[in-house]
Amino acid sequence: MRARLILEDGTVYEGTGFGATGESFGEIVFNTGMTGYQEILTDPSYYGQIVTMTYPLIGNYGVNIDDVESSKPHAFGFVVRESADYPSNWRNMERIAEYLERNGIIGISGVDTRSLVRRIRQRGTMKAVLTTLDTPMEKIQETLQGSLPRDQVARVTTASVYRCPGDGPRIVAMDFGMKEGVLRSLLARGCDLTVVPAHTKAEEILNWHPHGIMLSNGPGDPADLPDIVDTVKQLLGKVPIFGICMGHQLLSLACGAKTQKLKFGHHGSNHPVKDLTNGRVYITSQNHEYQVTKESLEGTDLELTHVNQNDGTVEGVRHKIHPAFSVQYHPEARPGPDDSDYLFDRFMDMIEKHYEIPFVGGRN
Ligand SMILES: NC(=O)CC[C@H](N)C(=O)O
Repeated sequence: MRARLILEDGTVYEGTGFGATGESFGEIVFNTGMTGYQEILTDPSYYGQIVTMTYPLIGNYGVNIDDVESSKPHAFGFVVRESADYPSNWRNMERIAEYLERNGIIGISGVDTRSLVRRIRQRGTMKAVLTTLDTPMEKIQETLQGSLPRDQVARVTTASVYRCPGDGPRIVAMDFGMKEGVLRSLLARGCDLTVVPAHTKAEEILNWHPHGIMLSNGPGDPADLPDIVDTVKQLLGKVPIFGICMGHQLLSLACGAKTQKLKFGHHGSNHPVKDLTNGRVYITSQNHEYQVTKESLEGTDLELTHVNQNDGTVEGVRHKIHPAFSVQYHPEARPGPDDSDYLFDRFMDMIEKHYEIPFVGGRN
């Protein structure tokens, strides 16, 4: 089956469709991870984005029930050089093509992904249409003139509150499109978790009497969420806060810093980041389109704690007065190295110190 990927700059890539049929409109991005396609597809932060994998063979270990970060794939399309028809792994349950088809995600294979990635790096992230239909070019150009949705967080957040009990500190996690890995990392430390929808008000959050607040990852532009920035402002100083990715951007905005779109984002499993508090460099898992700008930290109460060693961008901050810190990357990993797992321990230590209570719980 023929499939086409048409970029905003007019470039057309022809390939073979696999997975679902139809047409999809999104933002084209690329991920440099050699593995982890299942985690990538199911990471809600990719909602609205068509993901290109730079690794040339995708699907070779198949699809299993364990390696998911949410209940379904959220990417708006999947672009690969080659999709494996004969996966081999003891955990394999189905082929990637079947998985995408079952979940309504259009895939395209046979694409010169090296040329595509060069183009994205040169031109920056662009809008794109992925189609298996015979839609005429004029119609596709019209779609490409349109704008992409800006309410991604509302579309992927939990519809209602849910709880994961534990005998450790009470954590309220604000779900902006949270990866399950974040939950797993907190549960591994015995936390008593209450997950609330993204737009929950500060008062309601404080009614759960949390010892800590987790601000999760999530899709889209943080500047589109001024009400959540207000909520974070109200929580700051009342309860220790840890922010991840979107959570980091929202905490930074709440403290007066600014965010800006990167040219083509950071999406991969091997981004080196220096932790300025201990001088060590960690290999991190990343997936973001926006950044907190370094200059904007000046004059705020935020202190730079983590720096990207590839391009010098801000990767983490902490509040100078209140117990709050955040990172732009993914300490929960999945996919990627778990070098940064220690940040969850830092959060637990921050909570213990703040309340002067040793939490016995299930901490490892
Ligand atoms: N993974 C995330 O939380 C991404 C945050 C935000 N949507 C960005 O692209 O920068």
